[in-house]
Amino acid sequence: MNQRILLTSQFPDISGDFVITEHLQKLIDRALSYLKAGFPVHFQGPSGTGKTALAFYLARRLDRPVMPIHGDSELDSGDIVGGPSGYSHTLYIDNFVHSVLKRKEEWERQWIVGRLTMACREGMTLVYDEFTRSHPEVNNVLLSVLEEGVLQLPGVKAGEKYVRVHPGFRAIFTSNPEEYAGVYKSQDALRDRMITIELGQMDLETEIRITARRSGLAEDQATVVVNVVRNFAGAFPGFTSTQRRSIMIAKLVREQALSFDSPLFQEVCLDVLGSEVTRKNGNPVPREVLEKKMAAVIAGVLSPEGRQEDEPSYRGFRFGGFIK
Ligand SMILES: Nc1ncnc2c1ncn2[C@@H]1O[C@H](COP(=O)(O)OP(=O)(O)OP(=O)(O)O)[C@@H](O)[C@H]1O
Repeated sequence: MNQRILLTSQFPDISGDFVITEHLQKLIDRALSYLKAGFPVHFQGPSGTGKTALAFYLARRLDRPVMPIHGDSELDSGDIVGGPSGYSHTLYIDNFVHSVLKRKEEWERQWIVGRLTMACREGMTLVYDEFTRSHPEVNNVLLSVLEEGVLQLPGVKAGEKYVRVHPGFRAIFTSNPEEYAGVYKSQDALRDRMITIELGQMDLETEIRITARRSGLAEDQATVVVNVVRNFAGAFPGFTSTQRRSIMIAKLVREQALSFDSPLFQEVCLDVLGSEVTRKNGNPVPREVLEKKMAAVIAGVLSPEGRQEDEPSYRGFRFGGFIK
């Protein structure tokens, strides 16, 4: 069992960097109203759709200490609830009268308080990121927490069999779709106790603004990057771009002062996106095919008029503004 507790004040504060667009504001308002009414909220969606960032942003908005747990197949119930961790031993020897030796031994059971127990007891906001990466049986303990407001403790700690959940306790969950590798199917009973909000790919404006904020690129340059990523992804069935890859490319553009029409920009884009195309596609795609496609996509984004016939749909790029 390893303990890692971050209170709000210790958690990296990304609220200043957190981008809020009209689309996100509506989502935030809804989610906050559910949480304030006492319902757990669950964000489900593909990788890079901003679930974790949103969960922590909301947790901060609730203005209570935050308790993060990261789902993992190695996690056991001891990690989240706590449990016995051996004994402490005290030996008293009294030899005050030299001909009399008194000896007294005490054994006391040691107990580690798990993160969920601490959150329930102190009324913290639990952020359980990627909870379906933990074995479903580990998460069973949440059923009575979310329904009856009671956390059952394993074994008996100084006569304590359960913890009554503090009224300030709130829970936010995130998960990837169930078809993702390394993800377990969550039990219906648990899902039934939370409000699940599906997060799909972000809208163009949100993605551009996040890319700009996270990379430090100007928004018109971030627009080029996001459109290159989206249009390239659109050319290969089953491959969707992620926010994270746009940020990666944008950071490289900024740090290396890359020019969009340079061969290096094309190489960087291919390195960041190429292997994912092959992985998602199932079949290896030859590098020459990827290079040709990338060159055409970049040319199309930089100069929409020069776009070739077979180019994927031109999605909303315009210097100096957004097309939503
Ligand atoms: N609203 C936002 N403002 C600023 N940055 C954001 C915002 N949403 C997402 N990001 C950034 O986008 C990237 C991907 O977001 P995040 O890690 O939250 O996605 P995720 O859906 O949790 O992905 P995964 O399922 O892979 O964990 C991160 O760098 C994150 O900081």
